[in-house]
Amino acid sequence: MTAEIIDGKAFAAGIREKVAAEVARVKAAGVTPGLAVILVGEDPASEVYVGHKHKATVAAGMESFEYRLPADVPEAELFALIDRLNADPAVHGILCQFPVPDHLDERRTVARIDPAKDVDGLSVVNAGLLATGGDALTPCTPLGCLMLLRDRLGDMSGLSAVVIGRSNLFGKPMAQLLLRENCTVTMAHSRTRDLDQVCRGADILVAAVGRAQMVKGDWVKPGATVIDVGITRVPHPDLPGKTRLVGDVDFAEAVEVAGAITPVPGGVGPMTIACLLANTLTACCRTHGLPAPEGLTA
Ligand SMILES: NC(=O)C1=CN([C@@H]2O[C@H](COP(=O)(O)OP(=O)(O)OC[C@H]3O[C@@H](n4cnc5c(N)ncnc54)[C@H](OP(=O)(O)O)[C@@H]3O)[C@@H](O)[C@H]2O)C=CC1
Ligand SMILES: Nc1nc(=O)c2c([nH]1)NC[C@@H]1CN(c3ccc(C(=O)N[C@@H](CCC(=O)O)C(=O)O)cc3)C=[N+]21
Repeated sequence: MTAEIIDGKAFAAGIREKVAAEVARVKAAGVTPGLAVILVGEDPASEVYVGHKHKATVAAGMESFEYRLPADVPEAELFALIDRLNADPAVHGILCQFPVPDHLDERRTVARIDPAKDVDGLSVVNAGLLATGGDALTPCTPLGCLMLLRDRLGDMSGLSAVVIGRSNLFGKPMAQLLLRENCTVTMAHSRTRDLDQVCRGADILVAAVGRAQMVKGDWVKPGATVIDVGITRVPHPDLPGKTRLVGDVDFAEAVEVAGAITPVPGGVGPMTIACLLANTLTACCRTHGLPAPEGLTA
C-alpha cells in the first residue's frame, strides 16, 4: 500500500484564501490587521522565512512591518522596539524570529511581548491558556499540523498519538492539542527508550527532532498518519554542490507503510506561515472585539 501524500502547500493556500477573505471583512469594519516581524542578525535560513512571511502577509491584505536588528544589538534596544510595537495600535501580531544570538535570551524576549500580540503563542500566558483549555494564541506549526490532522481524520478520539520532540515551540503545544482532541498522547524525546517500538504503536506519528530521516519505515504502524515537522538541509545526492531539504522521516520507506504522510518540503512548512497569518487575524479580531474567524483557530 502506498500512503496518501498530504499536500500541505495546497491546504495552506486554502487557509490563506480564507484569511484574505476575513481580512477584507475586518477592513470593511475599519481595521487593517498588522504583523511585525523582528529579525536579529543575519541567519540565512531565517532571512528566507522572514521573506516568505512578508510576502504572504501582504498577499493576504494585511500590513507587514519588518525590523532587522544587528547581531550585536543590546537587549535594551530590542526591548525598546518590542515596547513600541506593544503600544502601536497598527500592530496586532509580533514575532521575533528564533534563534536569536547568544547574548539575548529567548525566554526574556518572549516575556516582553504583549501576550495579546504573541502570534507565536510562546508566552507563558498563551502556553498556560492552551494547557488549561482557554482561548490561547496557539503556536503556528502545531496549529497547522492540527488542521491537517482534522481534515484527514475528523474525530481523533481514542487514537494513539506519539510526538517526538518536546520543545516549547512545537512538541509541547502539539501534545496539548492532540490531548484536546482526545488522543492518548505519548511525548518522546532524546532519553526515550526503544523509540522505534514506541512509534510503532502510534496511529498518529508526529516527528519534530531535526535529525534527517531518523524515523524509518519499520517504525511506522501500517495505515498510520505521519506528520513530518523536521527540516534539515543536506547535500543533494545527485547535484554536487547543491543542497536539498529533508524531514525527520525516511519518506521513501514510510510512504510504503503509512496511510497518509506529509512531505518535506510542501507539507508542514507552508502551514506554519498560513497559521501565522491566521493568528494575526485572530489577535486583531480579539483586540477589536470583532467575531473571531471560524476554522482558523484551535
Ligand atoms: N516546518 C516548520 O514550520 C517548522 C519546522 N521545525 C523543525 O522541526 C525540528 C524541531 O524543531 P524544534 O522543536 O524547535 O527543535 P528543538 O531542537 O528545540 O527540539 C528537538 C527535540 O528533539 C529531541 N531529540 C533530539 N534527538 C533525539 C533523538 N535522537 N531521539 C528522539 N528525540 C530526540 C530533543 O529531545 P530533548 O528534549 O531530550 O533534548 C528535543 O525535544 C527542526 O528540524 C526544525 O527546523 C520547527 C518549527 C517549525
Ligand atoms: N519565532 C519563531 N517562530 C517560528 O515559527 C519559527 C522560528 N522562530 N524560527 C524558525 C522556525 C522554522 N519555521 C519555518 C517556517 C516556514 C517553513 C517553510 O515554509 N518551509 C517550506 C520550504 C521553505 C524553503 O524552501 O526553504 C516547506 O517546508 O515546504 C519552514 C520553517 C518557523 N520557525
